[in-house]
Amino acid sequence: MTSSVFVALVGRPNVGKSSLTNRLVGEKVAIVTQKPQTTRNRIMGIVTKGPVQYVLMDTPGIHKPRNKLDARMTQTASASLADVDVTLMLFEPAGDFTESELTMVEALRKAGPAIAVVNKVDLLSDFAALEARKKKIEEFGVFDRVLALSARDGTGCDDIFAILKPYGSPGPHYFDDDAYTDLPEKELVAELVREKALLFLRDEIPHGIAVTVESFKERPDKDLIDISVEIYCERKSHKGMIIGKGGQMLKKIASAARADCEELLGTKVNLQCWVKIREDWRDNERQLDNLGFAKP
Ligand SMILES: Nc1nc2c(ncn2[C@@H]2O[C@H](COP(=O)(O)OP(=O)(O)OP(=O)(O)O)[C@@H](O)[C@H]2O)c(=O)[nH]1
Repeated sequence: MTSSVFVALVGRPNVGKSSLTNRLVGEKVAIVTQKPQTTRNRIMGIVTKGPVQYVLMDTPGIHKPRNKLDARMTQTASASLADVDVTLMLFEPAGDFTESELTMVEALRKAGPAIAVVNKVDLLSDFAALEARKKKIEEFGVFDRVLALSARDGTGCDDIFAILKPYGSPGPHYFDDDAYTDLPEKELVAELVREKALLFLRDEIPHGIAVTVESFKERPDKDLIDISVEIYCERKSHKGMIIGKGGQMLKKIASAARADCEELLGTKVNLQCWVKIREDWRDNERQLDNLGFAKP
């Protein structure tokens, strides 16, 4: 008999939710950068192992909202808890718990089964420190168990599916058995462009960036897809930085994104990027709607 397990991944910004999603799916479904708040919408990674289908929801990191975009992101993370069979809450291997983390732990106390994951154990050399960390998390009395792993090098990741399996419910699979994400190709492309922009640009601009795919056309006579994307930013000065001297920066972003798109789509890609200004879109409900962010 077939069954499905819906799993939410939650945790503070930068704790490794997207990295773990990609690791478990075995494909790059969520973009990863060193900058917190990279993930904006809920992204589903799908893994089917024989009769069991695992649906992993990578959520935006929880933090205190500073603008309307932040509020929508936090809402997306909390709403995920209500929809799932089990939640994986990720923790850093060391350091104090944040206020937002403690709030999330309290929310889980009411929301249903949860498993804690201490990520980035590759950074720890001290076994005793890891044991102390696990003990502290156990003391919350909320988690069925506390796992320790590294999404980066894969340590401790092999057992996760066996651990998640019992939380599932019998029934048909919700997605094709060979699907690995629910994100349409267009959105994956937009995310890849955003990832490269986050990677190459200075800190002050990236969070004011949004990317949309304006056209996506396969050539009938050739193994080639023409894609045109728009990169939105909030100020004229930012537009200049994204384009760069003589268009160098935009070229760098586009060519790195094109390489990833070709790998994703398995075909040659002609990628055109345009930069546009939409002032203060992160605080404008209509713009957020237009850019596809979930409503609170
Ligand atoms: N050393 C180490 N670094 C990791 C590990 N997992 C993730 N990272 C790094 O931590 C950073 C953040 O990873 P993400 O997967 O984007 O984190 P996230 O929780 O999805 O972040 P948001 O989308 O901002 O909420 C990246 O630089 C990752 O390479 C790990 O197991 N070990």
